[in-house]
Amino acid sequence: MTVRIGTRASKLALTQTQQTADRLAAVGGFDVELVHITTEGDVKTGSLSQMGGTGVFVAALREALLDQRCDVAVHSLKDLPTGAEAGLTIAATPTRVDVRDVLCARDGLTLAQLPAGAKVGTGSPRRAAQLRALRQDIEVIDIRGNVDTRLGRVPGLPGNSTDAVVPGKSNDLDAVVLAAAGLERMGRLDTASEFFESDAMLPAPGQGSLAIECRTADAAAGGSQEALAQALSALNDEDTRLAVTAERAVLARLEAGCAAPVGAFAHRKGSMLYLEAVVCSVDGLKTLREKKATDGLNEVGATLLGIEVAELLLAAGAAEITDLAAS
Ligand SMILES: NCc1[nH]cc(CCC(=O)O)c1CC(=O)O
Repeated sequence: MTVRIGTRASKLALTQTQQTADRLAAVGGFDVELVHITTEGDVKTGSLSQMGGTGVFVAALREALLDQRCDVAVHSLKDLPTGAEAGLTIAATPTRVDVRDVLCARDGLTLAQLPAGAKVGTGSPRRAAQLRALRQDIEVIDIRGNVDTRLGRVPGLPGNSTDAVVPGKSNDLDAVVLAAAGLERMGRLDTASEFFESDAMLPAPGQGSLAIECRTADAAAGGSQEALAQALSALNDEDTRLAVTAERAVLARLEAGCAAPVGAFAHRKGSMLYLEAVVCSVDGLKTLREKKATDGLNEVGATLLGIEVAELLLAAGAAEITDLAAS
């Protein structure tokens, strides 16, 4: 049996898909093959928010699954819309890696050490708003592109390419903000000059976690793809699943679009699941934060926890301080 694993062609996608493919093959004892799927998001060059958000990266992979061009797709969970897709199942959320956002600044500077007027790049309204909340006197610059391109905007970061420098698009910022997870997967975590703890910046719901998706029929125990179903379930980490379920329930209850400045982080400790979430105004001047915990360590409990925290945020005025539907 050969299991075909669909992937985007970006370096980050290829890296995390190859790592997942290797683990699936080792656990399941079958062959795996990577199938490159080109998405709208890889081809177009406009602002992500003008393309309908990161959902474009996901749609092509899901189409390929439904069309039987591949059997498994590996997504960054934070890029997955919260709505279910008919016929498909998230069969595994492997153990999450570092959830934090990091600052990659020139000269190893921290956010507090950057001079007034410093230019900090991010394409994420969530990061932009939380950056502004921390430092009103910096300039947040909207950027896009892959991880290497973004890092290339900051002079002197370890590993930056010295050739193929694009005028105006290289070495023009003081810092960028990226997910530790992506940097770690690409071996570029040495560019980080500060890790943001959750009191400073809450990550995107699902950040640091992968979602391994397949056709629902193939995920069923005792089905025709028994070896695949078993391997997928072996890769699943239940604590990760609980945490991301709670985080994504916040987004769903807020009916938040992918450009809404919403952060959330949940983690299990002992017999409790803790969740904290934030909604910001885009200018960073208003920040609402709520947290709660539950001992309901199952999918229903995690979902209810997310809904409760979202409702606390709404009661505090989340819909008034920002356009939650922004996509
Ligand atoms: N939006 C792009 C994206 N999707 C997933 C990651 C890597 C982090 C992760 O897997 O959560 C990144 C890059 C980034 O946000 O820095």
